[in-house]
Amino acid sequence: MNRIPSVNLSDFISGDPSRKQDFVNAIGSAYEEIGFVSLKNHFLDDNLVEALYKEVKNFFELPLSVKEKYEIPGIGGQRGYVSFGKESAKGKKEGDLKEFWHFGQYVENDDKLKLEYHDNIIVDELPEFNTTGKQAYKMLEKTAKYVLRALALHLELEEFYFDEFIFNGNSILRPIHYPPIKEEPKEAVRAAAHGDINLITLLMGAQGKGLQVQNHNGDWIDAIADPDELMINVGDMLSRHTNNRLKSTVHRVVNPPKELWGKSRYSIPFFMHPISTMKLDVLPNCIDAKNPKQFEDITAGEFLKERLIELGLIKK
Ligand SMILES: O=C(O)CCC(=O)C(=O)O
Ligand SMILES: [Fe+2]
Repeated sequence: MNRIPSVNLSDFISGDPSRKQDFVNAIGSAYEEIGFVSLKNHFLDDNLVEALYKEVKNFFELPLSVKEKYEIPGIGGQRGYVSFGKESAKGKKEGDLKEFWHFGQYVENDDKLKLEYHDNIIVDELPEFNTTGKQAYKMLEKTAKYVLRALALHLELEEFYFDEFIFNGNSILRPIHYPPIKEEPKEAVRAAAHGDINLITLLMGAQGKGLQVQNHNGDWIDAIADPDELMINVGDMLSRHTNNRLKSTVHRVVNPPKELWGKSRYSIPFFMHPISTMKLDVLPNCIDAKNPKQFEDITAGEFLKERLIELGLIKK
């Protein structure tokens, strides 16, 4: 496969059973093959997208001394600011050429999870950064819920199978700034090759070149979305749960050609995580004689912890 297939969420929610089934088939087969689709008719309207980019740019343009007030030690970067070069892909020494921010869950009616998650960090200088981030978080979470319903049907599970695991889940919205490149980077790239940790990722900002996905032949193909589309991919948690029937495909963000070094890149992934107690044990209907069980039983919370250690964000 040399291009990322495009699907339209309005087919799934149209109320027309055959359009709904077509959506399920299209996203299901794309995820069994390349692990990525671009999605039209998500729940973020143009005004919200524009407002979010404006606030995100305002934030990253603040002086480093201000941004550093929001970098909280000891929480593995799970909320607030993570400064340039801190995160490296699993197995890489060099830090990625990026700084980022994390908005986390806005817990409703559940004191236990309120205690488990760190509170969101409030940026005093930019009141609308906080409110716009929350609105985008909610709309991306809603979009992700429908995508997971379609995947549940594809996997012959009950349509609402994932709903209880994602309600008040540990999802993260991560605006990323890749600053202009000032000198020849030795080994480092904007984001080194990696698979995402979570169930699915919904990415805003894949409109220009930069993001690349590795296909079955080992070739890197450009993943470029239309202006009104989100790029959505399978993460390692979902790949584990489905015994690798749905593919968590390795992807990266390459450095631009030299004439474009002066330009920043902004992208905003939403990493859909379940609650930490969700069991990621391989689903029984994804195991057969040809596909024996490939992964040990593990909960989402245990898996996340392992991976944050590997990324250099928390210590053992
Ligand atoms: O910046 C991008 O386009 C993708 C970033 C990414 O893959 C990630 O943060 O996991
Ligand atoms: Fe990623």
